[in-house]
Amino acid sequence: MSLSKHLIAPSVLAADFAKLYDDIIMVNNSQADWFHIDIMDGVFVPNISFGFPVMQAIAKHATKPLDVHLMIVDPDRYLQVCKDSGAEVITVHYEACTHLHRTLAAIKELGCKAGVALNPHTPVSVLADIIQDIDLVCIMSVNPGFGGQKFIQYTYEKVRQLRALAAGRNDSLLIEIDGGVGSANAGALLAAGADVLVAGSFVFASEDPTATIATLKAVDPQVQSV
Ligand SMILES: O=C(CO)[C@H](O)[C@H](O)COP(=O)(O)O
Repeated sequence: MSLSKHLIAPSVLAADFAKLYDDIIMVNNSQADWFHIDIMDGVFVPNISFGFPVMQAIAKHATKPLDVHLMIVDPDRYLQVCKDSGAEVITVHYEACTHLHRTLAAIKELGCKAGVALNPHTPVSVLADIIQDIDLVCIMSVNPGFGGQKFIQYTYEKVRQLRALAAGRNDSLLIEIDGGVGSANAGALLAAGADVLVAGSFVFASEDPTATIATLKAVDPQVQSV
């Protein structure tokens, strides 16, 4: 039995949109903790996923929290609709926010958990003056925009650096990893200090997604699997 308290957030981006309802029910009935919802605008990232009407349809059937990753420019414009569409966690990109402190306060005022995502090229040190105001940091372990990409190895080091940065100032900070996550790197990510594992293609492209989620949930952080 795993002693880990980590969370698993299947990324709906990798679901079969033609049978989205079935995939939502699968996640509801699995050991997953959250739904990870990727909203893209074709500007901040070179892709467009789906928008708030689809998210509202997901929220109607989901029985677990929606963890929303806004890959959009000027996210302040969409915080209210994001909350109204069912978000419990709203994550904005550090690279997309001119006034990050103000944006995080606005998310919290809506009653949501406030997250910040960092692109692979952005060092965790940029969060030094604001770490106490963040509920979740999403470390992108691929360049955002597409599922199914190769995991960037330097992510382990960033997780360790972030845990050290938060120590004593935000010990309840959740560290989420997004991109290329699977059973080959999950144990080492948890050992480095990660709390939330987002997994898209590893879950939805597997033969038995429910069993794959259970496998990720059972990963032991002590096991260095890479
Ligand atoms: O944020 C994302 C893409 O920008 C996805 O959540 C992420 O890529 C997960 O997909 P996969 O597990 O297939 O890599």
